[in-house]
Amino acid sequence: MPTVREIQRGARDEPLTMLTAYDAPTAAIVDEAGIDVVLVGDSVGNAMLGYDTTVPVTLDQVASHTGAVARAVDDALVVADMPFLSYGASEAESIENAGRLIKEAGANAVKLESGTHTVELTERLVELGIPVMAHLGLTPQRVNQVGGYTQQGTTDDAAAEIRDLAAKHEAAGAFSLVLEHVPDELAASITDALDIPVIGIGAGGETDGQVLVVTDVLGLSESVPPFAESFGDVREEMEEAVAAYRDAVEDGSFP
Ligand SMILES: Nc1nc(=O)c2c([nH]1)NC[C@@H]1CN(c3ccc(C(=O)N[C@@H](CCC(=O)O)C(=O)O)cc3)CN21
Ligand SMILES: CC(C)C(=O)C(=O)O
Ligand SMILES: [Mg+2]
Repeated sequence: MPTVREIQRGARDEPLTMLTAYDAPTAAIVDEAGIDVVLVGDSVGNAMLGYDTTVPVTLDQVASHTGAVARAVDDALVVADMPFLSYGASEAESIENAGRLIKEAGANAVKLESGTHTVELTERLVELGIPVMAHLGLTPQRVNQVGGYTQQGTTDDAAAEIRDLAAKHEAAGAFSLVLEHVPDELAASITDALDIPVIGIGAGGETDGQVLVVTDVLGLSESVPPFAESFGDVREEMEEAVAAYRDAVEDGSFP
């Protein structure tokens, strides 16, 4: 399995592949396909639990989905998203919550939506033995503050702030960085500047790897960001199977 160290060193020729998963069967498919990193994203909130945003997602929910994913994955690195306000308010509580995702749920690492408030926390978690993936650019847990899911880092000041925080999180010991919905050139220059791998989503083709939400890739999501891409039409497959079952029962051909 790719270890945090292997990913951190980035000693590979091909881009890193990362995909979310929230349940055991999907995680097994993702793992068997050889995806490097499986993320139990807080996107479980909108992808699976019927919420509009990731804001209401709880630690118990992420822990439950992480358990399902970790039990199904043999090879990939399992990273669990820390949900909104499960980190940051107090150091002790942040550590306890990250610890639950590792010790109880079986994640190999945690991801936090990063900011000025997560530099020290990242350092502390890493010091304690919890690998941390940082996340900058669009940080959807801040949707109520930002007011939407628009591209970030579009002004010189905003780009400089993201650059600075990226360097600070690398120095704090993060083993990789997710960069979401920022201009391609900014993502390319941060990828150049950092030693740790940068995994992009809506950040162009010059990062060290890519991540997407699995339901977007499968063609199952109700709504998708402009930068997502579907590589299948699972929704249609499911609609057809359910309709075929209904018809078979109604016309007596099943059982
Ligand atoms: N299924 C799914 N896929 C994702 O990639 C994803 C989630 N869910 N949930 C968490 C966040 C939210 N994401 C999003 C959601 C919407 C836009 C989007 O529509 N952006 C528009 C502007 C919308 C606005 O102004 O508010 C754009 O043009 O950038 C972008 C990222 C990415 N993440
Ligand atoms: C889109 C990825 C990076 C994420 O944070 C999530 O799925 O929750
Ligand atoms: Mg997330």
